[in-house]
Amino acid sequence: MSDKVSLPAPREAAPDGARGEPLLVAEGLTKHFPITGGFPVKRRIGAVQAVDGLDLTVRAGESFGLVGESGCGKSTTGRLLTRLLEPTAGRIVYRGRDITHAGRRELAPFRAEIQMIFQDPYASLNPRHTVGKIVSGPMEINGIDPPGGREARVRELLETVGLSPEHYNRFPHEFSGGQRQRIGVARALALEPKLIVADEPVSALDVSIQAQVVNLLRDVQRELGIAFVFIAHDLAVVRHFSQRVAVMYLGKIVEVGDRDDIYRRPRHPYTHALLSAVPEAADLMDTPAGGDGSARASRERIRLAGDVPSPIRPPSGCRFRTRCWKAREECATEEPPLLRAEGSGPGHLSACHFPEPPTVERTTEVILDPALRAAEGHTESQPPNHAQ
Ligand SMILES: Nc1ncnc2c1ncn2[C@@H]1O[C@H](COP(=O)(O)OP(=O)(O)OP(=O)(O)O)[C@@H](O)[C@H]1O
Repeated sequence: MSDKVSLPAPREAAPDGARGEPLLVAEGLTKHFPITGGFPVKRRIGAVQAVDGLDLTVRAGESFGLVGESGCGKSTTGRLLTRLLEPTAGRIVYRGRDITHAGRRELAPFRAEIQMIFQDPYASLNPRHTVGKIVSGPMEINGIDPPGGREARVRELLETVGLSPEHYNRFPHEFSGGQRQRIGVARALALEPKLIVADEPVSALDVSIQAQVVNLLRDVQRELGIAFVFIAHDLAVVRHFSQRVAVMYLGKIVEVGDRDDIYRRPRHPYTHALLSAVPEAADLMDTPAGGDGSARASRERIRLAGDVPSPIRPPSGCRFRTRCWKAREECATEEPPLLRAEGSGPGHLSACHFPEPPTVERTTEVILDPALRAAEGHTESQPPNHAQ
């Protein structure tokens, strides 16, 4: 496999990719999966509130990162944005057109423009089809005949993603995980999309090749001016890819902003906690010692106790409060709106009644997980449940 990525000339200008026109806007986007029970007549007895009132804007040509722990609703959001799932409530506007409930025919003109790359390159490629058939599939479905023919276009796309045009007649099992994901990228590029939603595109890959695929996607995004929604549970991956980042928790966005705001000046305690778990990202935070080696010693560590609560019965008020070391009574009764907190830059919004200071200066260590604390040799019988 060649690592070389040869890209055709950029289709449209995307200077830094971050300040284009709104391409896709989601307002109050909600997906509740019904839970049914009872016998003999099945009735609806509840709902999994996978995504609950999400607002976000993806601009033309930008890379937008969506981050959060497993189960917080990232994949569901990705599938809603690409209209693979029908929203329960809210609106999706793509290039000024409301596509929230658009049917097959109404969606047809946009189907080609919005593509998805899936997490598992093994499951997302049909093992019985050749690479040529897989990559040309979207052109066939949409009746697109590029100049020079589909085969020539597929061979060109294979080169674009760092594979050989000679791979046209091979089958998926003949490729490694990284190569298969490249095939998935070629397929997503086949219709010259304007937006690609990449759902954890590297998390199933060997760590040693994750960077190669991230670099490929970044080149594609920048050179071709394609907007990306890059879904990841790992803040480190998104940091290298996205100009803007949104942090999700239990179906809601709790913080959104430019990369620097999120990584250097996180205002929401949850973002802070996620960042402190990423050594590389934590070094970026504005500690008194700056970003040099001494920052490591003074860096705050936050370990969150337990898992994300059930989305069937999320906590009242702020959904993060049950794991938050700053939680007070108000957090249980009032849901904090997503706002620009005092001291935050433009476009940097957070949903917290008691946001972190705009500069991260604390040097104490907060460990909220009793098991971790014990494992690390602390002897107190009660672990702290608040900042010391
Ligand atoms: N089809 C479905 N029916 C019922 N519940 C679902 C369905 N799809 C997802 N869920 C639930 O919705 C919640 C959010 O799931 P989702 O896959 O969107 O989260 P995620 O953040 O992408 O997690 P992961 O990284 O593990 O995929 C989870 O509790 C999940 O179990």
